[in-house]
Order: sequence, then structure tokens, then C-alpha cells
Amino acid sequence: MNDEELNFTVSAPGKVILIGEHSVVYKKRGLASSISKRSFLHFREHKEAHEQITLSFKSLLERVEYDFRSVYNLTNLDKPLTCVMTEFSLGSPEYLDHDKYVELIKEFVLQKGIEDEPKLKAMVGIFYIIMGMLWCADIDISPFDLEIYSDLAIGAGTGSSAAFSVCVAAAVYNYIRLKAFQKFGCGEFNISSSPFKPHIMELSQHYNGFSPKDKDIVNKWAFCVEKINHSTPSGIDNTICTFGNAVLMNAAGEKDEKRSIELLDNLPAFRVLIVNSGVPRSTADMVKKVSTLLEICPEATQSILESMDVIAMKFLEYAQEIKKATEKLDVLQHYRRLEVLIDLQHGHLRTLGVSHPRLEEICFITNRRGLHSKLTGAGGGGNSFTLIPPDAAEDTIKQTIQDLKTSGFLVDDIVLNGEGLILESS
Ligand SMILES: Nc1ncnc2c1ncn2[C@@H]1O[C@H](COP(=O)(O)OP(=O)(O)OP(=O)(O)O)[C@@H](O)[C@H]1O
Ligand SMILES: C[C@@](O)(CCO)CC(=O)[O-]
Repeated sequence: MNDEELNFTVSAPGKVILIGEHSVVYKKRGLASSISKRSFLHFREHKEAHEQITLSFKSLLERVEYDFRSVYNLTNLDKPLTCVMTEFSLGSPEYLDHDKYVELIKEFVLQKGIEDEPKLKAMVGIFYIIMGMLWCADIDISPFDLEIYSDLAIGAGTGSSAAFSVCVAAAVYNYIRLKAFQKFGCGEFNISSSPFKPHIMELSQHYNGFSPKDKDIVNKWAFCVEKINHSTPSGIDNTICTFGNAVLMNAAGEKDEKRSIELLDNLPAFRVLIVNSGVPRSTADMVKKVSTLLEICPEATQSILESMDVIAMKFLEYAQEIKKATEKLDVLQHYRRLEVLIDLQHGHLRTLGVSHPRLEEICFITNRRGLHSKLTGAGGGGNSFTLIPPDAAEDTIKQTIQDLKTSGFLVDDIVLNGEGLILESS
């Protein structure tokens, strides 16, 4: 394998926030689940006759080439840190001085004359990871192509940005461990270059996937990229897209930086309709809207956020009861409760000003057929989900989908709880 050109694909799922969008930003508890739609990243190394790094974003219809030497030089350049260099390593991106580092990368990316905001942010995110991760790794790199494609609608609340960030972080992480194997061979080695903090990795010729420890590191870098997109993300999106299934993001005290996350494998695989309102919006703008409300009327806004925290825990409780229940009647009773909580949460989000007439229309159309929906993600447009209880007749579901399509909505009938980050091929 020593001189082989490396070639592999990683993928990460999208997500829905079951309960807790916006309140999680303010350290309240929130529940999220992964979905079966995914983003993919194909990484291909070139050893010879290639002096470019090529980035292709199929969903953004963009292909950009960078001179390998200029990227290589920036990879070696000192980066702004909030600690001494000897404390920094692949496992601690939180020590990068985020704002100063983003400015440095933006300058480099802007040389290509890219002004379109989504493309600019995507590119800054990619170089954030490439230059940050490769800076401290003791490996020899070659030019490469990086191609990103996705089943997920971009900017629609189903975690396209988090799935993208996780794929980029996982691909560069995988590249580092494969290059480190080419350099050091099989076994445990410190892969940090001097003077960085040692980072011990178990190196091997083939990997089947990512261990929980690998995922933790990928998740940390993906969170940094989410900060470029959302300014003050809670971290719930990148976490669910890394680990898959369902997660509970726990509360944190005012001064606690670190939030604990519980990976949940005891939730039912809910069937839902994901309904795209077709209304574009930006997560950052919606988060700003809630922060303005907090400034204008902190007491009322806080009490809504507190209430969302309670709803998240009630939702978790009833969802877990469904998994445990042996009697059909009990299962249905818990579904009825979840439907009440979905309506309650959507009402809160509407009060916070993050709904949209088209999202209200989705709730109205599905409600007419006895089904319950809520917006998911940041709102202001984007997606909502409709819970399909086991007693809903297939005819009713078909008619509901038809009603929604007639009104111009895009509908996906899916099951929640997809796998997290995957190494698809190596
Ligand atoms: N496949 C992709 N290729 C390149 N960039 C992407 C891709 N998917 C997402 N992005 C980046 O993420 C941004 C969208 O982020 P945004 O948070 O607004 O949407 P979202 O992740 O779908 O919503 P939410 O955060 O509410 O789930 C895009 O503008 C782009 O910069
Ligand atoms: C709106 C928000 O709560 C969810 C976006 O999917 C933002 C965040 O948690 O970072």
C-alpha cells in the first residue's frame, strides 16, 4: 500500500430536530434524530503529474481548483491559537482562535473571486479543516480531489451544513491516518509533528469505519465549521450527524462550556413525512431573530425556552415508553401524547417568530387528515416533519401526501434513526 494513491468515500446523515430547536442554543435540552438521506464525500489522491487540489460541490454546481503549493504553504503557516503550540493537536481544535483563523482563510478563499455566500462559507469550512488538521500532523501530503454530493436539500433544516462539515472532517481525518500508516507502518504512533502535543493513533492498513474516539475528534472539527455557518451553534446538528440514531443534548449551567450528549438507542424508528416548504432561509438569521426577542423581552422568551426544555424531556419519556410497551393500546396512547407535544412545540416556535405561512399551511393540511406536524431545524421556511402513527391508514397517508404535493410541497416518506458517519469504501 505504501505508494498507492488513496481513494475513499465517507458519508454522514442529515437530521431532524424532534424537539428543541432554538432552545438548545440557550443551553436547554434537545432531542434530534438522524434520517436516511445523506451527504457523501469522495476523496481521491494524485501522486503524479498533478499540481492542483480540486474541490467539487455537486449540489452547489461548483468546481474550484487551487494550486497545490499555495495550499501546502498555508498548511504549514502558523495559525492563531488560544494556547501555546505544544498544547495543540489533532484532538483539540477548540484551541484555534476561531475568528482570527476564519479571517485568514477567508482572505485565501476570496482570491478566487468567490462572492456567493453559500459557496464562500463551504470553501472556508473545507480549508478550515484541511489547514488546521494537516498543520499538526507529521505526514507528507499529495494533491487530491475532493467531491461532495448530497441527497439533502441545502439550507432547509435537515442538517445539510452539519452533514457537510462531518464529511469534510472525517475525510481529512481518514486521509491523515492512512498517510500516517504509509509513513510509520502498523501499530500505535504519535502522529503529531514537532512542537505540537503528541497525538497517539492506532495505525492500520485498512479501517472499517470510525471508532467512538475518532468520531469525537471529527465531531469537534465539524462543530468549528458549523460556527462558520451559524455563528453560535449548539452543536446538536454536528453531533447527531456524526453519531447517528438519536441524541439528547443535555442542559448546561451558564458557565459550562461543555454540554454532555447522550446517544440514545432506545427510541422507536419513527415514520415521518419530511415536507419541504420550498422557502429558503438561513439558520444564522433565524437564530439572530430569537436573540433579538430575548433582548426585547427576556422574561417571556426565557419562559418559552424553559417550556421547550420540558417538552423535550416529556417527548423522550413517551417515546421510550413506546419502545417498552407490549400492548398496542399503550403504544397508541403514547403516540397521542407525542402528537400533543408536537403541536405544543410548533406553537412555541410560531410564537418565537420562526414559522412561516407555508409551514403553517403544512400543519393545516396534515391536521385536516388527523396528522400532526412541526417545523424542524431553524424554521423561517425549510422543512417540517409529520409524525405517522401506527394507526394511520395507508389511504390517509397517501391522500395527505397528495394534498401536500397539490399545494406545491415536496414530500419524503421516511423512517428516522439512520446510521451516523460511515466509511463507505476504502
Ligand atoms: N452539499 C453541500 N455542499 C457544499 N456546501 C454545503 C452543502 N450542504 C450544506 N452546505 C453549506 O451549508 C450551508 C447551509 O447551512 P444552513 O444551516 O443554512 O442549512 P441546513 O444545515 O440545511 O439547516 P439547519 O442547520 O437548520 O439544519 C450552505 O449555505 C453551504 O455553505
Ligand atoms: C436552530 C438550531 O437550534 C437548530 C438548527 O438545526 C440551531 C442550533 O442548535 O445550532
